[in-house]
Amino acid sequence: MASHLPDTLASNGLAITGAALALLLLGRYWTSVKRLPYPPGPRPLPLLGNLLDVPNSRFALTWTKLAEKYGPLTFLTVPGQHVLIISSVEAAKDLLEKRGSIYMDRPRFVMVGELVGLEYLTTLSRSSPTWKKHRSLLKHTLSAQVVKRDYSAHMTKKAEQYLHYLSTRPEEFLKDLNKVMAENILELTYGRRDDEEGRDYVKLNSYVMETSIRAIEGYIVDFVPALRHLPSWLPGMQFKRDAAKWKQEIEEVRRATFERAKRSVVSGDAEHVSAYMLNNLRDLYHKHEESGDTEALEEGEMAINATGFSFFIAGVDTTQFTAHGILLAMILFPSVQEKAQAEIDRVVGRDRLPTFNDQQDLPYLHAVVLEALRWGPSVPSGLARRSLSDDVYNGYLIPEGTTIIFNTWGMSRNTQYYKNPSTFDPERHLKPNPELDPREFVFGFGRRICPGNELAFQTLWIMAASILWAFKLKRVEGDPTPLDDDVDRFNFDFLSSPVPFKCQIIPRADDLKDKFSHSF
Ligand code: HEM
Repeated sequence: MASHLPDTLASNGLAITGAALALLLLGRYWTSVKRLPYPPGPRPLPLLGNLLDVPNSRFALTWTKLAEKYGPLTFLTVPGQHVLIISSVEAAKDLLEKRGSIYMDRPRFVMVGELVGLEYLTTLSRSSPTWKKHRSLLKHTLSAQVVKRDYSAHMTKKAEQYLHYLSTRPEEFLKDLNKVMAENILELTYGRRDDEEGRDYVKLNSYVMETSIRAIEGYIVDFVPALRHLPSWLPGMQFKRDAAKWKQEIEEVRRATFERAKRSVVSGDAEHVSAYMLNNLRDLYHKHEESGDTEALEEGEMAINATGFSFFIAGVDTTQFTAHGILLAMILFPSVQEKAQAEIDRVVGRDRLPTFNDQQDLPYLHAVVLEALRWGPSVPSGLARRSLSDDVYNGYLIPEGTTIIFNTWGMSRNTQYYKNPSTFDPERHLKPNPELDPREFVFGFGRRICPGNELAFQTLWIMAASILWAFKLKRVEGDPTPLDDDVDRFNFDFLSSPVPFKCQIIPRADDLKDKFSHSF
């Protein structure tokens, strides 16, 4: 025993010296890291920082101009926060994918998250065990296999419904696109779109979506969070009164929509139940029967509802605006439309509508959908992230807590990836060496990548196939909407849509209406 003592002391001493040395080196490393420059960007002014470099609207256009001047990384300092704009796919992948654990968080959304109370949505959730639970639920519910197996018939029916509207009231083509897309997601998630008392859940959820997007688009309290603690009767506190009202309304919609869907599952109402609710609730109730764990049951229901609720808010406008872009592209680039129709006619013929079984025989149409995702990215400035620790990239310091923006518009117009990027050209995806697949960036990156990408792609595909099979789309002569320039064609809101335009919708056959069903 005695003979071991000096050895132990010596080894303890060594360990302590080793640890001290490691700490010293680490300390020096961090001190040197802290001295590294931030990525390039416009010079910040005293007190205001780069506030004057941040526009009030059409953000993605400004981010793209900054990228032309400063390169793929642009760093801004606005009072209270650092902002990094990433405009190259390589840098976005290096940071958001390869260093995913540093960049998987979202920033604090004071207005829409904390005051309106939507912080439980998957899209806005901070990196947390609850968010991880959502992601694992989503992996099972929105995988390519499940989308094909459970949702194909439904998506095909909604495309047919749109054809019916186009043939009966073509002047409403944009309003009806919105209606059909909203119903598509709501029915896939919750089953029925109304209830016994005649409440219209599509309308109610659309209201929630509009309100939440309004709340995410920027309130003073997001820059000065302390304002949330002032009493709501003070002048200038209208946002607090709005938030309280919206919170109550949204909670009621969320509760009622979910209760309606639960009643369908529990009562075995097969006609009105969605595969999403049925599969997930059935699993949860089985587990509860075995364990009797009520807390787990409540948590499970909350996760299923919060995730489903996120589908509507994240999935309706994004997909709808891309479909809207397909219609616009068809009138602006008529030769693309003709080529797609020639392919559809050759493969499908004129006696029946296209189905998902035709997909592999329609490569040009596949390229049209890819091109639509690139040409009019519906989330042009991405969805912000927040860095969880200091990071060093290409010799620059990205400090902990930086808000990260990925500029998908800039990526889509980058001439390093795309030749003549403002032209809608599906051929770019069909060349022996195809140009960059836009799915590499329009759906985001890494651990937060859009879980609805497959559902979105398939919905767009069946809509495009059906519309082009049935109708010729033509620009209305004399429509004054300026559509010649890339930057006039889209509105560049947080979720960006093409500007409204007029369109002539001409049936490609006399007996068109007999070809699709009328029971919607
Ligand atoms: C063309 C259509 C769509 C586009 C362009 C799109 C794009 C995006 C983008 C850019 C993000 C942020 C990803 C990131 O931070 O890296 C996102 C997140 C998300 N999307 Fe989509 N999306 C589309 C359709 C859908 C659909 C149909 C659904 C569901 C039904 C959906 C559900 C979600 C959810 C739940 C998130 C949050 C993921 C998370 O924070 O973990 N999206 N989407």
